[in-house]
Amino acid sequence: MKILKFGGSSVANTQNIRKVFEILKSANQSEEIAVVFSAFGGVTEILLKSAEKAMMGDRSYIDQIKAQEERHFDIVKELIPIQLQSAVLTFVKVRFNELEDLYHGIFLIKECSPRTLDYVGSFGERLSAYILSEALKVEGYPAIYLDARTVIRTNNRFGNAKVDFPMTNDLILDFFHHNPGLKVITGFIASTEKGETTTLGRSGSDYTAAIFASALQADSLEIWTDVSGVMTADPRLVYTSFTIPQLTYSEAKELSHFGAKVIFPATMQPAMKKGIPIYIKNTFEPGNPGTLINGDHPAGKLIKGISSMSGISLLNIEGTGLIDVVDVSKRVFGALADASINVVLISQASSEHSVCVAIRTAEAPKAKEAIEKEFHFEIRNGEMDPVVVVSEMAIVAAVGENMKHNPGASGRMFQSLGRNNVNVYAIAQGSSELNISAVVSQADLQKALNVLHEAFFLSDNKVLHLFLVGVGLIGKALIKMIANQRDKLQRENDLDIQVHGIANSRFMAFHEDGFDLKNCPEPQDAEDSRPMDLENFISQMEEMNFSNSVFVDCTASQEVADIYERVLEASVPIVTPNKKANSGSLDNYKSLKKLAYKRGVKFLYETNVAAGLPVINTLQDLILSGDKVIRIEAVLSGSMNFIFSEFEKGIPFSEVVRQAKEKGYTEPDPRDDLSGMDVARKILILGREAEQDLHFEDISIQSMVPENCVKTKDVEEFFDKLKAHDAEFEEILNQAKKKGEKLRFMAVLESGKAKVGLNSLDGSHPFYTLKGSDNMILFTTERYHDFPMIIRGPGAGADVTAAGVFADVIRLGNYTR
Ligand SMILES: NC(=O)c1ccc[n+]([C@@H]2O[C@H](COP(=O)([O-])OP(=O)(O)OC[C@H]3O[C@@H](n4cnc5c(N)ncnc54)[C@H](O)[C@@H]3O)[C@@H](O)[C@H]2O)c1
Ligand SMILES: N[C@@H](CCO)C(=O)O
Ligand code: NA
Repeated sequence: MKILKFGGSSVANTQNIRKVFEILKSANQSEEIAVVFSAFGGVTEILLKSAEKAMMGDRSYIDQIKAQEERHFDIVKELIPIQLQSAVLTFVKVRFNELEDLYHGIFLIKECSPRTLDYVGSFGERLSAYILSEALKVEGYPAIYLDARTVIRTNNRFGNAKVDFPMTNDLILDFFHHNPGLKVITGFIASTEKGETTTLGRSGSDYTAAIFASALQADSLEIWTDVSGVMTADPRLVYTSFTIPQLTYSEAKELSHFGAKVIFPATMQPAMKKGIPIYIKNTFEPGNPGTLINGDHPAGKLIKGISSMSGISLLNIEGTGLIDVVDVSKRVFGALADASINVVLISQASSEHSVCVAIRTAEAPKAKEAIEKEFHFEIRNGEMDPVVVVSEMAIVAAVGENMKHNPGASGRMFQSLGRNNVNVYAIAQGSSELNISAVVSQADLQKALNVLHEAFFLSDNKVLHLFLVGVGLIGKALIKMIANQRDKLQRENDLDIQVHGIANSRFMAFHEDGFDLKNCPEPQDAEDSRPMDLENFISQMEEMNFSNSVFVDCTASQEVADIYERVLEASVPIVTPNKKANSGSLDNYKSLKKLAYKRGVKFLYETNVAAGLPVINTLQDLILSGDKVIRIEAVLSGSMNFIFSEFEKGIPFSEVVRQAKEKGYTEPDPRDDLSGMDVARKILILGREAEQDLHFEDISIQSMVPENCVKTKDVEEFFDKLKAHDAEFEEILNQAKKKGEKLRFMAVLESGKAKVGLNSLDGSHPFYTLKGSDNMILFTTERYHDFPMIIRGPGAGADVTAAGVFADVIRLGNYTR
C-alpha cells in the first residue's frame, strides 16, 4: 500500500490535475494506492478570508464565493463528460448553497468562532476530493470518495485539533476493510466524537496522509508538491542548490525548521514513528527522484543541507548581576514565554556574563519590554544593562547527522565564513550535533549561504569571481587566456573563473552572471557601461558580495594601488602585475603585507618582476626556508634588453624603442623603462622580498631619457624628440662594439644599496648572451654561494605576463576554502 498526497498547486487547474492522473496511473500499476487531496490551489485561504470579510460586514465576500463556485463548476465540466456532470454539479451547488447560508449567518451576527471557521474551511477538501473521485471514476478507477471526517477523530481544539490515534486507526482500517477500491481522501479535515468538523492545522493534508500511512502500515508515503524535494539551500538565494537525495527523519526535521518549507515535520510524525519511507516529489517533474526521507544513515557528506531564516533580531541580556545567579535564564525565558514570544536560538557563554537570544524581528520591541520589566530592579541598580536589540539579522544553519562525532564541520563552516568576511554574531550548536547555527547580518545572508554551500557541497568545484581593473594589453590577454582554459579548468581541476567587473581608466561595467569571456566587451561597450570611478567599482564589488571575489589590477596606476588597503580590508585577495604598491614607501609595502596576513587573504604579484618568470615565488621560497640573499644581479627589463640587443643590428635607437612599445614590452609610457624607473622599482621589490629594508633613495639610477625628452606633451612627441638623439646612442654602442662588448641595462643589489644603469659587458658575463625581451636574475645567497641561482627567459610581453597573472589567480583557487 502506498499513500500519495497532492497539494493545492498540484490540483490548481485541470491542466495540472491531468498531470496528477498520469502519476496515479503509473503508481497504481505496481501496488495498491490511496490518494489524499488538498483543496484546489488557494481555495481554503479564500474561504477563510471571506468568512473574515463577512464578519466585518464587508459584502465583497459574496463575489469571491461566487467566483469559487464558478471555478469548481468549470473544473467539473472540463473533467467529466456532459452526461455524467449533473450529479457532480449538484453536489457542488448544494455545498456552495450551504456556504452562502453560513456566510450570511456570519454576516448577520458579526461573529465567527474557531468552530465555525473549521467548518467553513472544510469545504475546499470536500469539494476537491469529491470532484476528483468522480473524475477518476471516469478514468476507469473504482474510486471511492472518503470524507476523512468519518474516520479521523480529534479533540475539539478547533483550528489545530489533536488526533485520537487508537480510535482513528481502527476507523481507517475498518473503512478500508469494508470498501475495496481506490480511496480518494479529503486532506486537512477531521471531526470530534460529537461529529463537529475540525481541522488539523498547518500543512494539515500532509498530516492526513501520514495518519493514513501509519494506520495502514503503508510501504511508503509520497508527498507531491511543486518543487523537486528538499533542496540543499534556498534555491532563490543559492543558484547552485540541488535536491538532497536522502535525509534521515531527524535531518528532515532540522532542515524544515528553518526556511525549507517543503514539509512541516510535525505532520510527518505518524509516518516517521512507524519508519515509513517518505518521498517528496514534484508533480511537474515526476521523473525527478526528489527526496527520500527514511531511517537510513549512509556515510557521506558532512552535512545534508543549509537552512536559513531572515527577519531575525538578537537580544543581548548582559550584566555583572547575571553571573552565578541561578534564576536568570528562568526569568528571561519565562518573561518571553509570558509574552508569547517564540525563541528561535539561544546562546550563552560559560562566563555567564551575557545571554543572547534570537527572535523574530516583529517581536523584538515586545521582547525587550518584557525582559526589561522582569529585570526592572536589576537594571535600575546597574546589575544589568538595558536589553540591546540588534536587528537586520539572519540565521544560517548547517544540518546533517554525519557531523556527529566527526570533527571538522564547524571548522569548515566558520573558516569559510571568515575567509569571506562574513561576521558571525552568535553561534549555537546543540549536543545532538545535528545542527550548527550562526547568526549573521541580513546583508550577508546570501553570501553566507553561498559560501557554505560551496564549502560543503561544491568543495570539489571552486568558483573565483574576478573584478578586473585595467583591460589594456595585459588585461585583455588575461581574459582571452581564461576564456580558452575555462572548460579544461572546470573539467579537470574543478575550478571555474568568472569575471564580474571590468574597467579601464574611463569606463567600467558589471555582470551579475559573469561576462561572456569569449566575446568580452570593452568596458565602454558593455551593456551597463558607466564612467569609471574607482570607489564605486570597489563598492559594487562589495555589494555583489560574492564568495571568493578576487581583485585583479592590470593597470600601472598609483591611484588603483592606493585602494588595495580597502580591498584587503574587505577580505578580497589581490592579484596584480602593477608594481606601484610594492615599490612605494617601505611602510606601505609592509602594512599591506601585514593586512593581507591579518585578513587571511592573499596578495599575489609574481608579475611585478620579470613577468611570468618565477622570480618572486622562488625568492620567497628561499627566504622562507631560511636562506639569506647576499647579492642580486639582474637584467629586469624586457623592453630595455630588447632595445639594446636589437639596436646592435643597426636599427636607429628611437626606432627600436618604438618597436619595443609596439611589441607590448614597455610600460604604458616607455619613458618609465628608459628612465630606469621600472627596473628600479623591480630591484626595490626584490630587495624587500629578500627582507631588506630598502627605500627608493637607496637606489642610484642612470636614466637613458635625454633631458629634453623628459617633459613632452605625450608619448608621440617623445618619440619625435628622441629621434634627434639617435647619433648619441649610436656612439655609446660603437664604444662597446670596439671592445667586443655588449650593452646591458641592469641592476645590482648588494649590502643594502642598489645600482641601476647601462653596462658594457664582455663575453664572460652571463648577461652577454641575452636576446630579445629576455630577463635574467642571478641570486647569490648563503646557500647558492659559489654559483648563483639563475632564472632566465622572456620577461615582458602580453602573453608571458598575462600567463603569470593567470597562474597567480589559479594559485588563489588552491588557497580559497
Ligand atoms: N607589458 C608587459 O610586458 C608587462 C609585464 C609585466 C607587468 N606589466 C604591468 O602590467 C600592467 C599593465 O600593463 P599594460 O601593458 O597592459 O598597460 P596598458 O596601458 O595596455 O593597459 C593599462 C590599462 O589600465 C587602464 N587604467 C589606467 N589607469 C586606470 C585607472 N586609474 N583606473 C582604471 N583603469 C586604469 C587603462 O585604461 C588601460 O586599459 C602595468 O602595471 C605593467 O607594469 C606589464
Ligand atoms: N615594461 C616592463 C614590463 C613590465 O614589467 C619591461 O619591459 O620589462
Ligand atoms: Na615573475
